Amino acid sequence: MPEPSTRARSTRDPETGANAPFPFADKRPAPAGPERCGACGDAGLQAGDFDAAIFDLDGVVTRTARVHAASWKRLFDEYLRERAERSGEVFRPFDIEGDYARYLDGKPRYDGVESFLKSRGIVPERGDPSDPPDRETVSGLGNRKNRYFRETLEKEGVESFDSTVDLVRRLRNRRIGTALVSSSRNARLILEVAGLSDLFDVCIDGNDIARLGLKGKPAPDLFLKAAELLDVQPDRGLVFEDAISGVQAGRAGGFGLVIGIDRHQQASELRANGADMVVSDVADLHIRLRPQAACRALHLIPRALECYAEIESQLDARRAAVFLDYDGTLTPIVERPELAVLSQRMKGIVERLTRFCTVAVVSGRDRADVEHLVGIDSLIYAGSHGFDIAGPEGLRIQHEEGAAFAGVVQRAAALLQKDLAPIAGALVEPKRFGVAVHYRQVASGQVLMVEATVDHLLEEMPELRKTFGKKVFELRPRLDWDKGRAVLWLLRALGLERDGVLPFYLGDDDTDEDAFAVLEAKGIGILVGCPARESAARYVLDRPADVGRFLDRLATTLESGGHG
Ligand SMILES: O=P(O)(O)OC[C@H]1O[C@H](O[C@H]2O[C@H](CO)[C@@H](O)[C@H](O)[C@H]2O)[C@H](O)[C@@H](O)[C@@H]1O
Repeated sequence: MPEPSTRARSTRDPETGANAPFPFADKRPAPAGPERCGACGDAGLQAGDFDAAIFDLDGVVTRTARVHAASWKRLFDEYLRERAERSGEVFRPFDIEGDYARYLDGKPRYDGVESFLKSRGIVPERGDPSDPPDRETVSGLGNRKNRYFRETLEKEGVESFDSTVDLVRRLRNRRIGTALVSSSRNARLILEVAGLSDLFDVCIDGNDIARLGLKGKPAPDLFLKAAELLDVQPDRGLVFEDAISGVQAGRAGGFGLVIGIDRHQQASELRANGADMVVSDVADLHIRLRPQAACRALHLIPRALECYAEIESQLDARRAAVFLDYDGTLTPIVERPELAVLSQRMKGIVERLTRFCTVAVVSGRDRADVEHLVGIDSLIYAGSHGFDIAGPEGLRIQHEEGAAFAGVVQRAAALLQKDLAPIAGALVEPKRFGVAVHYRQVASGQVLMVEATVDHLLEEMPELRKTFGKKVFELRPRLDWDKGRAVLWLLRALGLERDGVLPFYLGDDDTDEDAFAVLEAKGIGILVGCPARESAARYVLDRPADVGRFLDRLATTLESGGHG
């Protein structure tokens, strides 16, 4: 199991340098946190808003920053101690937290040596890159650090950030150019040790800096060179950086969006030095990479009832598997969650359908809640956006890692209940794998207050992430899991992931888009309702009543053997 999500962007006005909204974020008032996408209502970036993504290596792709930091400490402590013994001055050790981030992180090796030693009032000769590691020149000291770095690398290997690697792969699948940019002369070695040699389209490293006479970060040269090699304009490029000098370089290069990855509790410094937005991990970004062709403007998507014959012909005697969202799909959206009761008519239709195919309800609600509301024993129920699945014949999974979040989810619900109590209409819905904070009944002037309360709590509980639904903020485990993944899991678990099966997914909300996307090539997504946005669904139905009509016709088709 696992995938993450969420967050957005702004870009700088080239004239003023001030933050201005990104093309798709301009329809909404800017909230306190990251902006939301004007097109889909979710927080995030979309493919189409940019043409390339450029990544720093250490601290963004691989966890080598700590290997670097430890090697610098070994070098400087050794060197400063020797000097102290020689001259009688007081030995002040290298401070990984402060010195590394301030003087070394992201900079070319020799520049880093110079920059840190200068902070201690030491100005050695620059020397020559061929200087041996015991020579007291900038180059000699830099070479000694490199020896320590390589020793550790060989001994301990390299860990990578799965969230970043996953994003790069997804970007490349969508033919978005990717580049790695690093001041390190060891970048290619690090990629090799990490098994990521082929991950990027373009790689610029410390050797290229020397070979091409580029300036290192904070100058923008490396990023600009990468954009040139990828053949994109900088303002169509994203930059991912964890170092102050790196975000400075991204900003100086005029890149469309500089994303600061905060690995050292320095979010405000990253922002102050050029990051348009700061996240603690790439997993916090929601970058929608659905195929452009599949993500169509709603008015272009045909109505499922009008095109029923076409859908029936796709079924072509195959088995169907039907996945149904609950709120807004099987029942209309109403003022309060407990009022969303399934009509007897809809219940009868769904019950009839279960006689001819597998039917699952995939809901954001707690599984027990949605099971109770639907009340059909022969169904499969996936609750909490797919974290909790159960069905007939002992089918049962609880997302293993998700289950570990039960405590934090409970604490979040309790705190939110307390903190939101003074806001009239705010409603907290605790679930086993998440918390929904409803603001449907909150006065419009107070909605921001509700969101600020949620955001404040999230700062203390980074294990949770915020997603958006219909007048609801949801806190969910920060894990790589959603309705799309749950549907794929179910198809596999039920032996339905094969040519002879046509899966249908009907849903009304943004969380259902994940399921439409995974079924893009192998099934039929049907969006219910017409919010003003794009969708990866293949058909639309206007309202839950049409869902009933559609499912009824489908049951009739299946009853007659698949051809109607
Ligand atoms: O995935 P779903 O089955 O569609 O569940 C999504 C959320 O639905 C519920 O909230 C929504 O419906 C309520 C009743 O119509 C409405 O009052 C609320 O404004 C909507 O956001 C449910 O309460 C949530 O837990 C689900 O995550």
